[in-house]
Amino acid sequence: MVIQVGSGEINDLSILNILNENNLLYELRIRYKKGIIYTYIGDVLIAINPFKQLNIYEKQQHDLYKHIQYRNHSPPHIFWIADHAYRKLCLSKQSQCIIVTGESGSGKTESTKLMVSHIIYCSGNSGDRELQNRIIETSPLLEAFGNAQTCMNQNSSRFGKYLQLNFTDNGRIVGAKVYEYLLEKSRIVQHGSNERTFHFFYYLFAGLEKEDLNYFHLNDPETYRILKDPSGEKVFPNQTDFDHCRQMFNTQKNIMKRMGFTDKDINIVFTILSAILHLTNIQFTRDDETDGVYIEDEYPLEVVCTLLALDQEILTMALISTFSITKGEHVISLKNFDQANDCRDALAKALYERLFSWIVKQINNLLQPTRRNNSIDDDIYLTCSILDMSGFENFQMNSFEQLCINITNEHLQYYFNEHIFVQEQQDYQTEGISYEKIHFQNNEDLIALFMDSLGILALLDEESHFPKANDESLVQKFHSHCKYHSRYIKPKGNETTFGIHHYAGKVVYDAHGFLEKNRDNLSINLIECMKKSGMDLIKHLFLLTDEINHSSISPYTMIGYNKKHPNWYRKSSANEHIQDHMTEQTNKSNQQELKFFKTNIHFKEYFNQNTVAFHFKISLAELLDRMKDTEPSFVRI
Ligand SMILES: Nc1ncnc2c1ncn2[C@@H]1O[C@H](COP(=O)(O)OP(=O)(O)OP(=O)(O)O)[C@@H](O)[C@H]1O
Repeated sequence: MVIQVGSGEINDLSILNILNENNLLYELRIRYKKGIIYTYIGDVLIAINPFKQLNIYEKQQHDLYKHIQYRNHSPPHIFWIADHAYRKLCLSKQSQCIIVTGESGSGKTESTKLMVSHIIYCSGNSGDRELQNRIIETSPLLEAFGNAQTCMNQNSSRFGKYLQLNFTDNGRIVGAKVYEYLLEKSRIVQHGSNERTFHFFYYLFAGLEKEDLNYFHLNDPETYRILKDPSGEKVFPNQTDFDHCRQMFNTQKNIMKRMGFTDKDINIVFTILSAILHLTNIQFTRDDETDGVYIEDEYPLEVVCTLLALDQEILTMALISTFSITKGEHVISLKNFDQANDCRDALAKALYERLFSWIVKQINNLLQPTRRNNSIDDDIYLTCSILDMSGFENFQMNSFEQLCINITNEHLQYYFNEHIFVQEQQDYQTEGISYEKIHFQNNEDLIALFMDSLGILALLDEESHFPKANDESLVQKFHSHCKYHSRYIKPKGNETTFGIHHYAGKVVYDAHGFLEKNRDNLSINLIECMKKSGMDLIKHLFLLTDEINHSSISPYTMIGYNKKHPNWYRKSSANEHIQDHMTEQTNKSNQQELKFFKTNIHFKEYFNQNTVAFHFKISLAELLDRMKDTEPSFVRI
């Protein structure tokens, strides 16, 4: 049979004799015009965002794809991927992972939600209804705190999510767990024109009644720095937007209640959000006599202290000065204008990040698998996970956040190549099947460019430890070490930019602010101040010295996720020490000592690697480690 490319009838593009980019795009375009958004290429599903509601996700479709015997009996659908993964889990008793990739705004989060709903539908009858509803409501709740309007997407996820569903051997869902990655916390203090900070801040103003607004000392939304649009657009551009935010406020509050958040929990969340709004409104005035700063209008400061039960004098001192003990002497040095502003913003970012992690932790407590045979080890369950990571980003201005997101996407692309091309060809070889070698764009060299001991992240960390380094010196360092790499672009002229030829295209990064973002200095004085709060949660959030408490690394993460390839993580010099210690400790087989390496905080204290890039490498390694023992499926959007 002759297969006509461009007919829009080809459900699986892998049957084409010649599958090149032109054929693929041509067929997809025709299908899209016909209203068909899903197409297979082998076991990979390609989805194109319809940007309108389609009635293809109804009960009828759930039934159609539930335990479907032959894939080609029904049109390609996102439910098939979910169903296939669930069925494989039940039949082969192997954990599954669905990896959803695509650019920002392409539809990853919507697809994730659709797949979760189908998996729950399939596993549903015998399951715990309340738990199932909680799992379904987890995504919208996280979106309220982790999503924001960007120029690409009105509801863009500003964090990555690995949602792990836990099943018994016979496919009954018993719990779930969310792992969050890379929350874009800089959005708390800065966002571009026509963009916004995280949704819930707007929901608060639209949803709280007047007396509640008063209770949190909130006034006109236009008065808050972090809500203002740089282009001068109003916080709520129109009544429709306000009404939408009001409705979302009520929806989210109800979800929180249904999820098991107490009224006290909800009040704490609103209190911290309000405190962040007031904190970021604190303004410093230069003091010419001392070269330091002072706070002229103390109102926002007073409100922060009231809301978070802090001592006003201690907070003021922590914001405008640095207190240290040198050779037994107490030394107080004054912060200059920029340092004081950075210090205030660092606290706002830390508060939000820790609040977000706490919300995720609360959700995880509520979704915990029920115990089996009195065991508390949730690893004994089979899992089906869905990875919804921020997609590849290429904005007009690309900063450190885009770099981290794009590096993550390079790893996911590498993972995809490994599974789709490399392993497939190896299987053919093992089985003695003759095949034509598949040529694909390998991005191993790019991963090395970022992760090697003299790669971009290591250079960034190294420069971050020099007090006199600046963004220009950082870029010079990149240029001198990477300029001969075929994927690295050294632009002419501009002193703080560099470019990378990513697998998904060329991106120019502006390194302005890279060092500050990577150091992410939250002063010890501020941490101490927070630890003295009269509010238990604030104390708790800042108890672990200065650290994000969500990461606990398994020693095996360090050994790498792919035995065939030299491990990037082991290569970096700081990690060589870790590796040595790991081996030593592992050889000792001393559980106590192994435990020592299991917490992030120990790594940092021990090796003094307290940078965002370092954390990023660890959480990326954790993510890949988590996916290692699962059988993957892919959705590309
Ligand atoms: N299957 C779908 N049906 C209808 N609309 C959709 C579908 N998928 C996506 N959309 C629309 O596209 C918008 C963006 O989708 P989504 O937020 O899932 O993108 P994303 O890839 O997760 O983006 P980001 O990486 O920025 O988080 C949605 O708000 C929705 O309006």
